[in-house]
Amino acid sequence: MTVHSYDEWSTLKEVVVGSGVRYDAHEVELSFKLFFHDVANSAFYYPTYGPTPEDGPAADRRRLKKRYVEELNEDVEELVDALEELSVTVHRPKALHGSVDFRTPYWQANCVPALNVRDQAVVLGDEIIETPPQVRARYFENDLLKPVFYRYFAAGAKWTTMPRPVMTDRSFDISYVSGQHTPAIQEVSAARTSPFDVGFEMMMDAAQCIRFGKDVIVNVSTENHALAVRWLQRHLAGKFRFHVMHRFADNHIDSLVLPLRPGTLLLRNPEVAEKLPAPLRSWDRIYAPEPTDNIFPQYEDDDLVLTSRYIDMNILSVDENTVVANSLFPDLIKVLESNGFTVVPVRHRHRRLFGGGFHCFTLDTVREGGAEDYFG
Ligand SMILES: NC(=[NH2+])NCCC[C@H](N)C(=O)O
Repeated sequence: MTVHSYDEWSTLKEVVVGSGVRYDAHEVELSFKLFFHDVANSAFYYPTYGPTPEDGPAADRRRLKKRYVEELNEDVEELVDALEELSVTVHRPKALHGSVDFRTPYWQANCVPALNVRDQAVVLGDEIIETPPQVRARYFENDLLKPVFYRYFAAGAKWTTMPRPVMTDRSFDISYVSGQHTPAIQEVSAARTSPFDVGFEMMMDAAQCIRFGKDVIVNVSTENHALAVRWLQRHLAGKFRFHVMHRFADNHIDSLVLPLRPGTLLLRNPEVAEKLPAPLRSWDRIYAPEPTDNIFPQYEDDDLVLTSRYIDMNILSVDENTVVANSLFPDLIKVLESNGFTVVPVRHRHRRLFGGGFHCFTLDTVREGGAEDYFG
């Protein structure tokens, strides 16, 4: 079947589940620091960023421990099994076959696998749209999804890639992290000048969007995001309406708000609800319970923690009554069950090290719902 997906909750028919194979390292350089700035500033982020590698030629490469990567991949395979048991067709990206260093005309990086497949592609109706990366190491990540996208293309999908950034240091609008939003604990050091500079470029992740039929809410916190949203609005005029939320979060919003069915939202806290577009403020709210430290593995100082503790509210809906949630956060499961949901529990241990929960690790390509007007 070709792609068809308009919302986050209707009956799921086909999905891509990411792969964490060979997730060996994080490269701590300018784009990574900008992207993870907020979580790095939180009290739960114990290691510091260390030296300022953007001043030198080589990035600061932080190895991920082998055991964590193996456990991650065990959990991902269990997610695949659970979805297949629910009669969902699961597609997989190509696994990374080794450590892949690459260079563009402007900079160099080391490839990460296509694990958080939510982040750099979105299905809007009958079209796959690849969004322009914000982290250098992710620049070629979507190439691992090409076999899946080509199959959908053969079946009739529209397939569009947004303009790709040159991504020099000066491509980034750093106003969000420069103390105007939250004070930077560690200075994000000055951008270097390059003959390839073109000024601010469109850069935004698909995971900054949440789909509600004809309407899409989207977080904009930088000029890079604003340019990307302008592109989306122009490209999809007459088909989708984008509702911009200014500085709702640093970037991704799927651990802040997730619609579980028409009229019901899963939210991190009441402040989130206040910032939503007016049509959503009348929807029922389910608040995620406060996660406690004991639901997470104990990490060491050299393990980079990349998410907030709210990452487990990043669940995947299989239909309007059924969700896949982390078995390691039973308090959330109880809250969902008491609201009438059937919860399929799947274990996910290292969500804070690999930057994503089950919503991030998946890209729903076929769901039953259509271009409904839920905001009307
Ligand atoms: N699509 C994703 N990768 N979402 C993950 C968002 C994590 C979010 N920044 C948090 O700390 O909770």
